[in-house]
Amino acid sequence: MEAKQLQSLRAHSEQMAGFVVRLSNYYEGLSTEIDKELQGLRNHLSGKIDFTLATISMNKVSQLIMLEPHSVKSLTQAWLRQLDEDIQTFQRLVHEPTAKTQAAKVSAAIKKPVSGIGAILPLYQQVLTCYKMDMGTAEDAQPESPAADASASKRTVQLKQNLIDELGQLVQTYIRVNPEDEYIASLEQRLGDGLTEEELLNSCLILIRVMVQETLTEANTAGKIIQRLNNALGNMNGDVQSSISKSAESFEARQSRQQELRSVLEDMEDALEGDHTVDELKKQAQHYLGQMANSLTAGEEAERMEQEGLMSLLVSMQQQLSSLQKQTDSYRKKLVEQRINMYTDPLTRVPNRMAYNERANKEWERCQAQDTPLSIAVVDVDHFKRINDKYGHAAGDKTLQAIARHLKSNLNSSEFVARWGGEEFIILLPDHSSDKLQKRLNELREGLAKLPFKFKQERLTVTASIGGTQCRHGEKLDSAFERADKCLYKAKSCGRNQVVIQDTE
Ligand SMILES: Nc1nc2c(ncn2[C@@H]2O[C@H](COP(=O)(O)OP(=O)(O)OP(=O)(O)O)[C@@H](O)[C@H]2O)c(=O)[nH]1
Repeated sequence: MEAKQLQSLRAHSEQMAGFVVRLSNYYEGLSTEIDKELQGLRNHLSGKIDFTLATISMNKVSQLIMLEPHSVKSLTQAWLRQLDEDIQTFQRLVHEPTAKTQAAKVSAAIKKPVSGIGAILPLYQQVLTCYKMDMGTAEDAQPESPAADASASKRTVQLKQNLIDELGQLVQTYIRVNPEDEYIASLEQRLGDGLTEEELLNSCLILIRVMVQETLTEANTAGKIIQRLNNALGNMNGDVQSSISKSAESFEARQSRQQELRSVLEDMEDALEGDHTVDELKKQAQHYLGQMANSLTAGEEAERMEQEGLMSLLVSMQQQLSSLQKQTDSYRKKLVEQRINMYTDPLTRVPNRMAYNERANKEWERCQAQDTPLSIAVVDVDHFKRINDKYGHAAGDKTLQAIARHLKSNLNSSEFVARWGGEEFIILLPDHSSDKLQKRLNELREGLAKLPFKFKQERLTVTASIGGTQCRHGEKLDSAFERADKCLYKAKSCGRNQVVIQDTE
């Protein structure tokens, strides 16, 4: 072969080898068999070229490519179809306006013709961004309006936190009622560790099932008590009815005995009027007196039996009444206990959020009617997580209990404290001017900072930050709460262990 031909052949085989390298890079990952064969082909075409083996490899690659069910085109179309389905499902499920607009845009983009497989990836990213926006985790989402997205995301995170807090309170309540229930105990543990949306949803569902079960059991118990009450009343009614008819019978028997006595006396009178000897009179008198004595004895016996019947009726009624009283007493106690538990935070034994909601609504209505202001304060323990992390969850629990005790015992009768959730407490205070409110909340804060804590032989000062405000006339309580919460945030960011209040004006 001439040198020129040889050079041209080498140039062609190098070009082909380069082409095979690019082709295998492009196809890499589609099928392991094709990858392997392309690797072999590359080897045969590099270094000392072996055309015989290269030809065999090329035939194999070509066969494998023919057998491969996925062409790049069919894969692209399948992915596009899947993406389209995903975004449509998302559009059906989501209600948040920003996420909806974004989803509509992505849906339109998917429907446009796609130039190649590389164009799919950005579409995937856009769909993912939509999902993230809705889940409130759009750290790298780039929606049209970042401000709207940030607020939607904040709302979702807040909603999730509220759900976790509420769930935590319910779990605590059910742990008290069902200390044996392992699932509820494990749920408490997992709540502390943090839950994903799916776990949160599942936990809510399971707890709802537990609650429905409890309610049914309760309804069943109440039904049984009412049934027993009804039966006992039915029995008593029967007893009273039979006693009334027995009384009527005895009345008739008494009447007939009196009639009998009267007729004996009349017979006696008749007998005395006749012409009789003393012996005859004596005999007749004995006869009539005997009749009277019999009648009186029968009367006494009937009255005794009547008395006994009445007594045993009264005793049985008394027994039924006292057994009923016992049953209803224990049920009433149980109901009272349940009601207390329902409104009490199980860990700190101060009122819970449900109790707060009821009390706050009542106070708010009263203040609106009397046109007197109402103040609201949110107390949040500072760096509470550090206590948990350093001394353990049990130490954290004890801290919360001591703080709750302190707040409860230092409030006066017109003030009200409840555990809002986590390490947060909420206080309702009656009419206070701004200065007075600040002074009062500072007293509570200073008192808290003086509480002597000792964990693992270490003395510890625990402080709290407080945000407070007055509820404006006509304003909804929630708005006042949000303002107090903002003040709390300010107190935290200004260094903690302080009170920040916001005037009504
Ligand atoms: N031991 C215990 N910890 C709880 C309870 N409820 C919530 N926590 C914990 O309270 C901690 C609150 O932490 P953060 O919200 O970061 O607040 P923080 O550490 O107090 O920090 P600042 O509020 O910023 O001062 C979390 O670690 C929760 O797990 C509870 O009932 N018991």
